Amino acid sequence: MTEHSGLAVACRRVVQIYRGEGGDVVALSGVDLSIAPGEMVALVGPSGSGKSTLIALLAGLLRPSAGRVNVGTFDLGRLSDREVSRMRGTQIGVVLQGAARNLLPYASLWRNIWLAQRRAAATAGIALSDPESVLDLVGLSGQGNAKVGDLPPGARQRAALAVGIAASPGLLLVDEPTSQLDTAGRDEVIAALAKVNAERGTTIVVVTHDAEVGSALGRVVTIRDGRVGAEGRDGQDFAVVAGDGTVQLPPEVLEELPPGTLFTIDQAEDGTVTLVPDRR
Ligand SMILES: Nc1ncnc2c1ncn2[C@@H]1O[C@H](COP(=O)(O)OP(=O)(O)OP(=O)(O)O)[C@@H](O)[C@H]1O
Repeated sequence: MTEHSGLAVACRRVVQIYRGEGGDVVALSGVDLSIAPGEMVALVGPSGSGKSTLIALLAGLLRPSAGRVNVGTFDLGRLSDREVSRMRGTQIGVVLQGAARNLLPYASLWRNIWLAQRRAAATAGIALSDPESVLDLVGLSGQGNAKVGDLPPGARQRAALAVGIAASPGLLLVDEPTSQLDTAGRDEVIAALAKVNAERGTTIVVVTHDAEVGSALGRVVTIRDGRVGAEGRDGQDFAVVAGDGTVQLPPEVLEELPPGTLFTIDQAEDGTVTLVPDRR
């Protein structure tokens, strides 16, 4: 058993509307999603479907326009700005898209980790991880003195991960960690995420366009049009019933059965449910 543990995540009917002068954008229109402590999840989906918005809500960087976002025992929408910011410095680790945005380029890896641990260090009851053990988790052992701006792209991305896990969060959120990397760099990032999860039990949510990252994490949640459209678990694809009882049909099925298609629903005694389209 490790001294660390993962946090559960629960989204209930989450809606996010960006209000702007040019009009409102509904980025999320009712997301229901439960993630167990210690689970690893990839968020995938077309550009503009709402993945980054969902990550920002889980990080407490945005507050939902409606619905609830729970991380551990906390309802993020009900916490003050200060409380949410404290959670981000301790229990929720965030790695933004683009490694450089998470790092001070002229500082050493040690100093970047120390800065990320500062909030946790000032919070009673939190035992800080030894920085060398943080580097070991991301495959950068012995490189603490390196200036992060001098590291090659793959190592820089793992340095950003090191900063994200420095305070030993129970939830790690990572946006597109492999988009700038070659295959070897991508595999090292995947290995680092798997090691953090295996050794610390950290719950990990990764936004990615990379199918390899998705299959390495095991659970793949597809966001489509601001909702959970589908899920893949260990290579098998599933449709998902949302909190309001709706189910999104995959785009290829929707082509055959356009909006307005009528169904009857047959429920057999053994519980099997069959949807029978009306072809008249
Ligand atoms: N700050 C903002 N203000 C207004 N609209 C926004 C803002 N951020 C995102 N959007 C819009 O919200 C929708 C969802 O965007 P989001 O960035 O969450 O999608 P995404 O799935 O992460 O896309 P990508 O894969 O391209 O990063 C899009 O229509 C986007 O244009």
